Amino acid sequence: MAALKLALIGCGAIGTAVLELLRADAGLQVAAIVVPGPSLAGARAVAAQLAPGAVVAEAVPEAGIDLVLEAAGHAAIEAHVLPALRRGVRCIVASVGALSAPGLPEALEQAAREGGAQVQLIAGAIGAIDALAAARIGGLEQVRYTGRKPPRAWQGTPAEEGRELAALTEPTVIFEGSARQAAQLYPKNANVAATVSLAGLGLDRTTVRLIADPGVSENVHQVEAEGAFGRFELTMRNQPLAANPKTSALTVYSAVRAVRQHLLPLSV
Ligand SMILES: NC(=O)C1=CN([C@@H]2O[C@H](COP(=O)(O)OP(=O)(O)OC[C@H]3O[C@@H](n4cnc5c(N)ncnc54)[C@H](O)[C@@H]3O)[C@@H](O)[C@H]2O)C=CC1
Ligand SMILES: O=C([O-])CC(=O)C(=O)O
Repeated sequence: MAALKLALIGCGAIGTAVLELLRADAGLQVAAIVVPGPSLAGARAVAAQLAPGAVVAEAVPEAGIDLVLEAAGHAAIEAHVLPALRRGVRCIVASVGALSAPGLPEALEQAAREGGAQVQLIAGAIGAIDALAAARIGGLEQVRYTGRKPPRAWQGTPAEEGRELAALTEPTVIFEGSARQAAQLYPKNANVAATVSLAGLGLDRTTVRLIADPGVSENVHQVEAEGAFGRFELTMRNQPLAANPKTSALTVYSAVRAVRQHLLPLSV
């Protein structure tokens, strides 16, 4: 059988780690790596080591791609995922927070319908998305998400306004509001808030708290959900990636799992 041809969008912390893990997968060929112009040289160096056959370009090739994996950032959904779906290419999305932009979920559905393709949002750094999505069918009353990361993970975000992150000595709530607001204000840190909300009560009814905590070294994600099914509390203590402290290693494994689900005859 012909190998499944993958286009990887983004070649940063997640993309590079994904390439390492998928390197030896039978039946898979990394055919393209897509990054913006200024990142081309860096991506070519990574490709030379981990995906020597891949074309490195600024757009997904118009032909010869069976599956797209996005691990780039919110802007990549509009720029690359929508056109790929319209061409009929299945897409896996890590930047789930992009769906907080009004109209984007509908645009993704429309593009997928047009192309006869499907878009898959990965669970990424969070768990229990299956339980939450199932619980929604019976009716959910409340879903709360708390994201707690070391101060350095919040660098370059609105959390820096009015405070010096490096000087924090106590856990500090940097945001309280809806999942939609969280995903928009913290596009590199609150994708899981969007994922939890899309599986559960929606972007506007899911309450979110984000905390900069000098007492933790992990990225800690908590979900509390209540509804007709009963209730659950989930705590994940994720190891961050060395290449990007904002991002948990589990996100990489979740992306690799999603790709492998397209390769394996049986998957869990
Ligand atoms: N669902 C989840 O649990 C999580 C999702 N994410 C998402 O994954 C994204 C990538 O994370 P990392 O690899 O840690 O970030 P990173 O900053 O290390 O790498 C980003 C890569 O994407 C490329 N890029 C940026 N904008 C692009 C665009 N418009 N088109 C194509 N390529 C583009 C960059 O050149 C770089 O190669 C995050 O921005 C976030 O949206 C991150 C962590 C968890
Ligand atoms: O990787 C994580 O721990 C979560 C994250 O950055 C996000 O949800 O955007």
